[in-house]
Amino acid sequence: MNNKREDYLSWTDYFMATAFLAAKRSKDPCSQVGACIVNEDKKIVGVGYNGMPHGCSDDQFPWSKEKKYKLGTKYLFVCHAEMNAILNKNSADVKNCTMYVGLFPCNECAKLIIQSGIREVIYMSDKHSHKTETVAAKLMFDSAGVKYWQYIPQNPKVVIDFTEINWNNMTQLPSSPSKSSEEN
Ligand SMILES: O=c1ccn([C@H]2C[C@H](O)[C@@H](COP(=O)(O)O)O2)c(=O)[nH]1
Ligand SMILES: [Zn+2]
Repeated sequence: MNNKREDYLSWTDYFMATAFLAAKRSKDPCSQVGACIVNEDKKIVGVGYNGMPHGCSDDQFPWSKEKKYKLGTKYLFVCHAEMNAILNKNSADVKNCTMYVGLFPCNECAKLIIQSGIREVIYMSDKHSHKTETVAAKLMFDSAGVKYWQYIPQNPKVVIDFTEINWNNMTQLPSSPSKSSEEN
């Protein structure tokens, strides 16, 4: 077998899938958001998802969207995926990096993105495009020269199958003689 695989993940799919995998850690029952920061050498330097701050139990702080009192909702407490990805960085800084994120950043995250030196944002969903926060975020990105574009994946799904590593071994067992003799 000399030929390389052709159906490997593209870089963009790989980084966006990393953001989506991180989102699977979120306890938010409505919106799970993940973010992945990549440097100019295509190295991942930070990953994050939306969640309660350290020391604020996600069993005790609220996950509601609407309550009579704002203190009963998640909005005053939850750390956004973009903020966590920046704070989780494993490099000195995130200057000139690209952020892959499931949802277009809000205005507060846009400020953090700009101030941290990230130059490009690749997002999947713009479902809050009508919101003032999103409009403000785009105004700031445009003014600060942060590029942003929506990622439309070629394949809607990236499947992670924990059993496939064993399955690949199985196909090479001597019980399939035709295959093994072909290879010899
Ligand atoms: O830029 C953003 C905007 C929002 N989030 C998180 C914060 C919340 O946990 C949800 C939004 O909740 P909705 O139920 O969709 O109102 O998404 C984020 O991580 N980054
Ligand atoms: Zn935000």
